[in-house]
Amino acid sequence: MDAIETMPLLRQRAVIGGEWTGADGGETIAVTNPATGEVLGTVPAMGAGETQRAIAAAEAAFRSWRKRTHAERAALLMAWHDLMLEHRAELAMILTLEQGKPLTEADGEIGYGASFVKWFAEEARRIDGGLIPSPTPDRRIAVLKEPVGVCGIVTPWNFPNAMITRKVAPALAAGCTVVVKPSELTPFSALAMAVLAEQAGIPAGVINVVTGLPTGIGGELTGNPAVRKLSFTGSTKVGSLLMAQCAPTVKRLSLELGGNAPFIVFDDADLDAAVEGALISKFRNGGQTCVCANRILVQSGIHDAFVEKLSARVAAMKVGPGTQEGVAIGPMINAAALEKIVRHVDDALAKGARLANERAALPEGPQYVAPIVLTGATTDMQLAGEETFGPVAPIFRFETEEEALAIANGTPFGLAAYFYTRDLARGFRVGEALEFGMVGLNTGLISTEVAPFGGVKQSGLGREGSQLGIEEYLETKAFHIGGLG
Ligand SMILES: NC(=O)C1=CN([C@@H]2O[C@H](COP(=O)(O)OP(=O)(O)OC[C@H]3O[C@@H](n4cnc5c(N)ncnc54)[C@H](O)[C@@H]3O)[C@@H](O)[C@H]2O)C=CC1
Ligand SMILES: O=C(O)[C@H](O)CS(=O)(=O)O
Repeated sequence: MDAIETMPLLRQRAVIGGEWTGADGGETIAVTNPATGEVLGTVPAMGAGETQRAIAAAEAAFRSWRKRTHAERAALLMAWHDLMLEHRAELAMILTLEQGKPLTEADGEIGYGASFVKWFAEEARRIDGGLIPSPTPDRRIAVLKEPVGVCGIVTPWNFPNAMITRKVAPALAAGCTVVVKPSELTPFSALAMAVLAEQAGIPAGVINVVTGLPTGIGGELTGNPAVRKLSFTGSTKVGSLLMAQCAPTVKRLSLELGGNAPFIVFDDADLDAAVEGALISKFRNGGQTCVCANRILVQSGIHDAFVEKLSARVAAMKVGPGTQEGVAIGPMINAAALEKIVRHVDDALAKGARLANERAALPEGPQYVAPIVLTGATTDMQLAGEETFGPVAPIFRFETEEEALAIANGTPFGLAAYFYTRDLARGFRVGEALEFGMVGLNTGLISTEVAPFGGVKQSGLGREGSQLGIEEYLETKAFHIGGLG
């Protein structure tokens, strides 16, 4: 049964200082099911005033939360992790209903999201500084690692669970408190996580979630001096806007922004492995991930065999609601996303690209699109310069390694890149030459909590996950103790 209102973790109110509350004026915004267009429920349409109160609540909670021992914070994070897994099925259903991805992928995202909570519960106990040998006998110099303070967290709709935990878990582990603004398209996942945090015993005010249209909330999160850090995941356009809004109060920044991933297949690649890698990298979440292969570059010797195999697999993909068994491609998140995908495909076809597979039959519903492979893609097409964020696999044919690298690096983005070759020397040469924050050699999947996630150039600042992720929420203090002569 899809009825979200029957789910115990569903909340149609935001949470500030432990109080579940509506907007001051009572206004709400509707949250729709992308598979049907029906309204699932509503959340408060909050703005600057409510956000100000949430920041104040986070500030008040910070004073005691930072004094908890690392072990206490680790234990509370593990309790949160355990509750996530206990409620995995419900969290996954809420996610699929509001975001659209197939339930199997939503279940995978809950496990992925929980892995960040466990990882940073463990990292919490390894936050330490050091003692530097003093240049003079009368002093000692200690290096202290301290929490940044109140953090503003702004997250996108495409991974409404994991993008919350990838930020909130390291923040809490470091001793920070947070004000979270989830995407207005997918707020229920964040609110459900706040319910579980409360049940885990995480004190009121440590995690605050405000919902509503972005500019009012964002203006307060970026302008209020009590917020010492902003962590954002979303488009480069919005990320650079928020960066500018944070400048007057010199906030710490973590930005996970847009991508334009190349996926390069050399003649000597393992053909079946390359096809599998392209399928997972391109079509995960219907192509709506920032690390999706956006341009597939195939060397001429393997081109036709690769296109034939990939097209056959794509033509067999089932399109439908994420709650339906066997669905590979769910609905796109909204009409704007669909419009961009159609615009990219129409532009490519007008410029000489050709459809390489039969389009799948589409079910009833407002935002479905058939997954397709396009051959004859060229760099003058819109889909070469912008991430399509949809199930469209454009194939660019190339002759030489130099040509492939020039195309791959020919973008202002630098998030993820992938390539397939069995030549070890080429593996190192190309891996080191690609200008991206994350590179996959003979794999299309690079998302794990143990590895640093992030981009270079206009794909962002900082790293999430791994041992680096917690540093984003820590300050380093040099503590000089004199008079010891
Ligand atoms: N690098 C990464 O890890 C990721 C990057 N992205 C990128 O984000 C885009 C798709 O995600 P979207 O949610 O559509 O991105 P978006 O940038 O439109 O929205 C992301 C978040 O920012 C908020 N927002 C929008 N305007 C704002 C403003 N003026 N002030 C404060 N908050 C504001 C939205 O409400 C949402 O919560 C794609 O470009 C994708 O590549 C998305 C997910 C992950
Ligand atoms: O929001 C995204 O696109 C995620 O960062 C993708 S991933 O972490 O699942 O790779």
